[in-house]
Amino acid sequence: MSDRPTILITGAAQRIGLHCARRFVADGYRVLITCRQPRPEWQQQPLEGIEVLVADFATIEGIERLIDTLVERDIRLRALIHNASVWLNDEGEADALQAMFMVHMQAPYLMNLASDRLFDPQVTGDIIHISDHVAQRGSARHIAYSASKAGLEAISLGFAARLAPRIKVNSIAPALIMFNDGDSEEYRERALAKSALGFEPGPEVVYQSIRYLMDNPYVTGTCLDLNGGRNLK
Ligand SMILES: NC(=O)C1=CN([C@@H]2O[C@H](COP(=O)(O)OP(=O)(O)OC[C@H]3O[C@@H](n4cnc5c(N)ncnc54)[C@H](OP(=O)(O)O)[C@@H]3O)[C@@H](O)[C@H]2O)C=CC1
Ligand SMILES: Nc1nc2c(c(=O)[nH]1)N=C([C@H](O)[C@@H](O)CO)CN2
Repeated sequence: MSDRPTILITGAAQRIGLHCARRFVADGYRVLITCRQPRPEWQQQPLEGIEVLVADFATIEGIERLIDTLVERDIRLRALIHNASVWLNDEGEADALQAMFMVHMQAPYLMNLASDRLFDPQVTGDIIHISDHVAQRGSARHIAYSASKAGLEAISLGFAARLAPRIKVNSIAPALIMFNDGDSEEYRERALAKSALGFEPGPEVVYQSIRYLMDNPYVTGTCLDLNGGRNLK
């Protein structure tokens, strides 16, 4: 049984989640991540200090299977980071809203409802939801995505009221953090021009925000803007 505080980050096999997982390991935490498919490269280059749990939030059964695994193994969390996400625009499949509802709302909702079985009752815990700047403003190109993230923020507020003072519950609302490999130069320039600071910060700013929320004992029920001054333009 590890005596290091345990962090669970959902959907952390890549990008922001994996960066934060590695930073938590470096800072001395026991780290669990979820993914739908372990990466082949992990055969040759295992994720040092990170335990991988396979979980797909597309179905309630998949979410409940993860919860059951955590409970059966008596894993007691210091923090739960709801990072998993699928970023779909409105031009695709008819079930896009349903798919994002499952990942952005159903999974955090059911996992948070199980928090009495997932968190160490002796330690003040944290639940942090990774939302998006567009949740409170809408997005003409990602209507369903932004709506599902707005629902996530409402879930965060409800659990903040319900779980205090044992567990602090907050959201982080990033704007551009890191581009995807296929993003064109034109797209990148357009995205960078949307914020006052105008640069791609990279995932460390999300880790800094998570640690601020975890390390500050007097913050719950908030949503931390992380948008480079996008609201100023
Ligand atoms: N990147 C950015 O600039 C911004 C990101 N955000 C938010 O920050 C968070 C991290 O972003 P980023 O790293 O780009 O995220 P990704 O787009 O890389 O997705 C994160 C992970 O979500 C997991 N996921 C997707 N669908 C499911 C599912 N059905 N069940 C379980 N897991 C699933 C995937 O895991 P796997 O593939 O292993 O199954 C994926 O690796 C997200 O919540 C995102 O919305 C907000 C604003 C800007
Ligand atoms: N799950 C994801 N959500 C978001 C992503 C992403 O790559 N995966 N990317 C963005 C964009 O960076 C946007 O903020 C600016 O182009 C938003 N959400």
